[in-house]
Amino acid sequence: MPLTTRTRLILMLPALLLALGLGAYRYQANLNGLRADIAQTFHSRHELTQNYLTLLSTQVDAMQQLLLQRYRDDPPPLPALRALRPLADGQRWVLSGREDEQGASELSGTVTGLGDVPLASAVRRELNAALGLDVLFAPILRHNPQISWVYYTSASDFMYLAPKPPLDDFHYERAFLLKPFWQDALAEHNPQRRQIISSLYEDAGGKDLMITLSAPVYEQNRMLGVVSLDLGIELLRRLTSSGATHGETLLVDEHGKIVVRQGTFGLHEQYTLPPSAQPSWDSSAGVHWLGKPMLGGQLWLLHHISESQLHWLAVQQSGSTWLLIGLALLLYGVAWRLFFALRRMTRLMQTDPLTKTLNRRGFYNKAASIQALSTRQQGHLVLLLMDIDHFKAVNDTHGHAVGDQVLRQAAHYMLKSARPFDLIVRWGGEEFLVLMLLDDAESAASVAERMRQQAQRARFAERQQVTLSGGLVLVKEGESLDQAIRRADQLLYQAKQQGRNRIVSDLPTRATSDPQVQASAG
Ligand SMILES: Nc1nc2c(ncn2[C@@H]2O[C@H](COP(=O)(O)OP(=O)(O)OP(=O)(O)O)[C@@H](O)[C@H]2O)c(=O)[nH]1
Repeated sequence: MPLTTRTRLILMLPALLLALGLGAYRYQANLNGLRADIAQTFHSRHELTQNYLTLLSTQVDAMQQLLLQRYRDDPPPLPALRALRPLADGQRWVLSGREDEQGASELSGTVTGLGDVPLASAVRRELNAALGLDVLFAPILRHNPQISWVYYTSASDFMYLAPKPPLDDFHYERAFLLKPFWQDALAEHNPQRRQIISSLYEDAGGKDLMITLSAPVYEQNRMLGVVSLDLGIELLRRLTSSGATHGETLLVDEHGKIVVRQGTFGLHEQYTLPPSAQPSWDSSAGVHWLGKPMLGGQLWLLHHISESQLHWLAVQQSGSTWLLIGLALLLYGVAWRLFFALRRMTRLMQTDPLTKTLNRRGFYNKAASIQALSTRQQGHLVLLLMDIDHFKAVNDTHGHAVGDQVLRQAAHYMLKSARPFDLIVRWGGEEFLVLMLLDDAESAASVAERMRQQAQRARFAERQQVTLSGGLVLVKEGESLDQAIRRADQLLYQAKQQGRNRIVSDLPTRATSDPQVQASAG
């Protein structure tokens, strides 16, 4: 049996669903791939940044250890100490190191302090220890262009700062001790005596944005001072953006304040740190986050990408698949629309607009399948041709509109009482054809009469009912429908002749027991 358009369209559905499933699978695979790529780049950024910061942290450690060792060992005074000179105000002193014939200085930095000269022996001992840091200061500055300053700040009111400050009037003052590098190092803020990393700040000397790594130096329970290095963030910026990936990586401190970000940002912008130190995708407010701590949680590397960007990227990567699926869906939708439009048009073409019954085209179109069904089921095809009696008079007396109304009503009642395989056709002006498939021919007369009675429920004025006359035939084997209709038409003519309001039939006598259905005389 050939497939109908509708069946074909329905059969196409699983294929479309499969294509959709494949598209969704590819999309999910792309999404996972993107996440994995981003995570991989993020991890390598984390490793690079952490290694760099660990290196710096080791240098701060070394400064701290060297100073403490020298303080404890109290070695002989360094020759540089001889260059210490008081300033004119008698309140301050400075030690800048002598220069040799080539102009090279004994020290890489300058010590400035407050108080009387000569220094008290304890201060002199600490200063001698601090000057020993020069063996570290010089190489640290030489090998790390990102480090702007290295220095030791003493609780005994002096500071050894390298390289030498460019301003002649730079001098240690107590106000320095109010800055975070000192305050955060104090026991009340840092009981574990750990290294600390400051928030981001703008360098007073105009050297970009900076952070400071510091470590307090304790002798027993007394804080001697703090060793520090100031770090420009340019290299951190490059490390945290190494490798290409989607989204943005940023470095924040333990309070979530930004330390490094690619674009411009406010110094006080703050982020919420992830709940867990395990890097995992954490999605909140439409943004995917990755977070991983470093330096014992003092810094965090974060990565964020908006969910919509991630999904869009995944869609783009499977763009061709989605384009094809989209196209297929579009075509499928268009095919269904066309199918319904065609079905509607076919129905309109085969329907009588006034009565909504079939017209002749509709009848011939459908009759073939009923004939086939009749042959298959060995049923009986019965044809009833009916005509409204004196319809002209209805029109003439009550007007054409009432005549139309009568036709509509008669059709409506017939359609209502028809069974699924019955065909009700408007054959001519006020003429209706009914084709019925019956299991037994003997019931034909009563079924036909019932149909006639239904049609007669049509009213044309208050309580005024129409009557119909009909010709009823059994379609003979090998007879065409047109031949049968011609026979029915002749019987209808007889019914009119015999006084109307009846059916004349050529069925066997037993079937015409209904008083309104009479067997044909001829
Ligand atoms: N209102 C209306 N009248 C129609 C329509 N089609 C045909 N007619 C009218 O139906 C009438 C049929 O008249 P006749 O063929 O003389 O038949 P009759 O008056 O019913 O008389 P008998 O058939 O002999 O009982 C004509 O007046 C047609 O104009 C229609 O669509 N609407």
